[in-house]
Amino acid sequence: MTVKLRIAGLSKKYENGDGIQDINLTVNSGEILTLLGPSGCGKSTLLRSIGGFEQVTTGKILIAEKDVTRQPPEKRPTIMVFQGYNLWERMTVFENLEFGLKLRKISKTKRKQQIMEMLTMLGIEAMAAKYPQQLSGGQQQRVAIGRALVLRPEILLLDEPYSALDAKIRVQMREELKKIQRRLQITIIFVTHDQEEAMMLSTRIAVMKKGEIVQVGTPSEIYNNPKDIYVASFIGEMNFLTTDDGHEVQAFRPEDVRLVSEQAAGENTFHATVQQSTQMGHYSQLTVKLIEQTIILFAEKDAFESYPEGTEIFFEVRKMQNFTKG
Ligand SMILES: Nc1ncnc2c1ncn2[C@@H]1O[C@H](COP(=O)(O)OP(=O)(O)OP(=O)(O)O)[C@@H](O)[C@H]1O
Repeated sequence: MTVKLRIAGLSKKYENGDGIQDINLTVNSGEILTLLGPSGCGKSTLLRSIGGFEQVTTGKILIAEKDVTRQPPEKRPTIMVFQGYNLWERMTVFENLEFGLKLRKISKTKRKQQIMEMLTMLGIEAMAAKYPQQLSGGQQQRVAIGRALVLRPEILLLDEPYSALDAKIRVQMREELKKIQRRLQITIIFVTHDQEEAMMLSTRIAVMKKGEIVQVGTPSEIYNNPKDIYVASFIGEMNFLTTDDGHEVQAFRPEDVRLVSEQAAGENTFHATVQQSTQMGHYSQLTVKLIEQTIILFAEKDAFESYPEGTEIFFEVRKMQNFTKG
């Protein structure tokens, strides 16, 4: 595996003291690495620093082992697609893609070939002669990605590219992006605050909090072995039970439980009362009260009928994690 991006001891402080600090991150060639975290945690600042749009305060950025820390964006082998796409309104789709190739002095025949290949891969070849405002949001998004990819960047930087699209198109766009990424074998750094999007797209996820990276791992590592309460609560659903001493928290996912009979109650079995029973589609969700705490459990599709409101239940937790409060 070759390393495409290496970030060491990076910080970027704005005048007001906000920013990112102590960022160390390695991204391998062909990975989709997602920067995930709530608004204001520094995802965009880190992405812009990689693209050269921010002057960093300390640290180094190496792309393909070359130090680019002090290089301007146009000198870096990266291309960033911004949230608003920034397509050129007065240029056709074809011309939008052609502009950068012209600057690179690619011949007319080659330009045409590369552009049409890209538009075909993105499924918008019929739109070549149209103007951006004649396209749907999803099509505009494809043009923005195509305009970046036709220049063959070493790393494609995407800042919440789907935030303006509706839920169904978002899912479709993610799948398309994954396909194209595999086909072209490019490296992508993707910013999102949407954990589901991160889980679906990423080779690895870097979870950020208050300007720092808290944990980096594959989606399943992050989901199954969150490092602390913050990561555990940010990704997926998690129940937390405070223990008697108050310093430790026991955590379990709603799907890591099994409903059992009172006789079968053993270790890690809890007694609770159902407060609400809902069918969620392919599973049921039970909201239950356990002494003073309200938690949720996922159960089989028809469980909502067998365990209506007020039912007393026993459930066994099959996977429990302990975290220290902090
Ligand atoms: N140009 C700037 N000048 C001063 N502070 C800034 C600037 N840009 C960002 N910040 C601050 O730096 C912190 C990180 O911002 P950043 O935009 O990187 O976060 P983010 O995780 O991308 O959030 P969002 O998802 O809302 O874009 C925030 O506290 C933000 O207010």
